[in-house]
Amino acid sequence: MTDTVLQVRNVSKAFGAVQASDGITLDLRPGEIHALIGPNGAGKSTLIAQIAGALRPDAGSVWLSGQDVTALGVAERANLGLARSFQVSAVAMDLTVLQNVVLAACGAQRRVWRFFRAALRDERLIAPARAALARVGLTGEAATIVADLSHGQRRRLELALALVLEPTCFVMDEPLAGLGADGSAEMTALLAGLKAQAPILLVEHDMDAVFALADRISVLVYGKIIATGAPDAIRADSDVRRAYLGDGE
Ligand SMILES: Nc1ncnc2c1ncn2[C@@H]1O[C@H](COP(=O)(O)OP(=O)(O)OP(=O)(O)O)[C@@H](O)[C@H]1O
Repeated sequence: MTDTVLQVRNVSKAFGAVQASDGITLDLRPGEIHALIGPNGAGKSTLIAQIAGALRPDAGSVWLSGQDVTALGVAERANLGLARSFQVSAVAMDLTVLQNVVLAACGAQRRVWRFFRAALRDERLIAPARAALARVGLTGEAATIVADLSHGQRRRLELALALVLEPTCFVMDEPLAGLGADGSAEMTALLAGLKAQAPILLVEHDMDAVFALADRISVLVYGKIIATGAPDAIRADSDVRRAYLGDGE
C-alpha cells in the first residue's frame, strides 16, 4: 500500500439478491485519470459511494494514501483528502463566487458570520481562494453572485471549492452531465490539467470524453471489473466490446 493514492481491495456489496459490487479491486495512481465505465446498473454509483464512505461494503477494504479508511465516514475521508465532486453541491447561491471559496477555505464546517466577515479580509484565506478561482477560470467572476452564474460556471465553482481544500484525490461523478458542447470542452480541458495536482477517479457517460481524458479505464459489468487498461487496450478488448461497447463502435 505505497504510492498509490486510493486503493480498493476486494470490495463487495449486495442489495438483496443483487450483487452490486462483486470483489472489486482497483487503484488510483498519482497523476492519472482512471475512468470507471459500465452499462446502467453495473454498480458504478455503488462503488463510488463505498469509496467516499457513504456506503459500507459487506466485505473488502478501501485505502487512502496507505491508510485503511473502510470504517471511516464521508467527513473523515474528506478530511484525509478525498474530494468527491459534482454530486454534493454545497454552494451558497446568495454569496459571491469569491465568498463561497473563502468559506470553503475556512474548513469543512460553516463558521458564524462574525468569523466569516473577518475571514473575508484574511489574506491567508483569500489568496488560496483566488488561486483556486484562477485555476478553474473564474477570476473574472469573483464578485458575481452565484445565482447569476451559468450552469457551466457553477460546475467550475464546485471544482474550486474542492480544490481549495488541497485534496489528495478526486472522485468525480459525471462532471460533464448537463453541460453543453462548450461547457464540456472547457471542463474536459480543466480535468486534463487537474490530474497532475490530484489524480481523478472518473465516472462519466460521455465516452468520447472518457477515451480522450483517461490514462486508464476500468470496465464494470454486473458488479465485476472485467478489464482495466489504457484506452486503446480497452477499445480493442474483445470481452469489453461484447459486454459493453458493442462491435462496430
Ligand atoms: N439502495 C439500493 N437498494 C437496492 N438496490 C440497489 C440500491 N442501489 C443500487 N442498487 C442496485 O444495484 C445495482 C447497481 O446500481 P448502481 O446505481 O450502482 O449502478 P450504476 O452503474 O451507477 O448505474 P447508472 O449508470 O444507471 O447510474 C443495480 O441493480 C441497482 O438497482
